[in-house]
Amino acid sequence: MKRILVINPGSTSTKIAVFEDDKLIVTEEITHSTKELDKYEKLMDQIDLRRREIIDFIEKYGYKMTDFNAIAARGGILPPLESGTYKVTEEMVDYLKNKTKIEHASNLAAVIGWELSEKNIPVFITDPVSVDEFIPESRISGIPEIERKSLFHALNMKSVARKAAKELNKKYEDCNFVIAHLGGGISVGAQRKGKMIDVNNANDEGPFSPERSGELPVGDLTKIAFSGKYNKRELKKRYVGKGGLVAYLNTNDLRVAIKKAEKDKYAKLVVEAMAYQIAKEIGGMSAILKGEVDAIIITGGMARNEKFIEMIKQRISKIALIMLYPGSFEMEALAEGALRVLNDVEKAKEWKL
Ligand SMILES: Nc1ncnc2c1ncn2[C@@H]1O[C@H](COP(=O)(O)OP(=O)(O)OP(=O)(O)O)[C@@H](O)[C@H]1O
Ligand SMILES: CCCC(=O)O
Repeated sequence: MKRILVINPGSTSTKIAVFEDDKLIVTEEITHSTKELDKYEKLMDQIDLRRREIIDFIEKYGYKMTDFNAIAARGGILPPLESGTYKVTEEMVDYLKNKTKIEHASNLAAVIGWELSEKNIPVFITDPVSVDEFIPESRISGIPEIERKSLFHALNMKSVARKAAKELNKKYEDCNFVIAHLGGGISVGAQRKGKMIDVNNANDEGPFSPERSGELPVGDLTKIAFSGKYNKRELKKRYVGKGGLVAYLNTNDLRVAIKKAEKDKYAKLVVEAMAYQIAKEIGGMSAILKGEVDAIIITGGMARNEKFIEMIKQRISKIALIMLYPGSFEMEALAEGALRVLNDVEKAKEWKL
């Protein structure tokens, strides 16, 4: 039996779990309000808080680090790379801590995993945020000096795509899916024959989300950028962290927003607009697949809310079959990725800068 500690810091939560082989033994999700995380200027300033939570979890359930055969950590924003499981190395940790250009909660996972392992147990990441399977036309933005980037919830989206293919009795590599991950951030992608050939960069494109603005009108954004009202860091925070529901309704929690919407017309409009933008992105990704869509898969924390999903469904139900995988399957996908390597089913990929 292989025991695996899984750690997954997200933008609004830290998820921790212990698996014995593919069996989930115990899991916890610690949620973080925007106010709580606001105290930290830089993402890496959150290391102590998030590491403490993991240590408390391990102690609470009576484990020691030496009880684990491996740590499976969510992968962060590394340079574009192929899908798979990678061994965490000192070089990777240094890249995520000091060199990566984009702050993203998942950058913390391998760094904390590496520290906790004290080099005594292997640490792996699987399907990091920067998995890149774009076709050439997906990279074109509109001006040559800006290239579109593949940054998305690769781990969960690939995991639910495998589940959906199984449910449809088809091979994963034979399916065409539009996949919408609706979490703190939102990724909507077109997966053709197992490859995510286009996806909105969940940090700065696509629909607005609980705490991100999504894409913005460039002219107006330029005006704001040069207004003197924000420095670079503050402006970035405005569209990733303090955008979307947070900006309009002062909450990153869809449940709170929906509750507000029951009484407040403005809140209702904002929640409906988020559903509208998601549906619009799904329609766009269906066109990329030339309408040959085996299913539209909807997943992530917000997929747990029937009312909200209904708002999206009414706009897309004519396109293709809709398959719902509410919540996130990232924890089991991380455990499975590590397990495949520990059981010699797959060799861990070596990461090099
Ligand atoms: N039962 C529920 N009903 C409605 N909304 C929910 C429910 N559970 C979670 N959510 C919403 O889902 C969003 C968070 O989703 P999720 O937990 O997938 O995000 P995350 O892991 O923090 O971030 P990300 O998915 O971007 O990495 C929040 O807006 C939260 O309020
Ligand atoms: C940047 C893509 C993934 C995420 O937002 O969590």
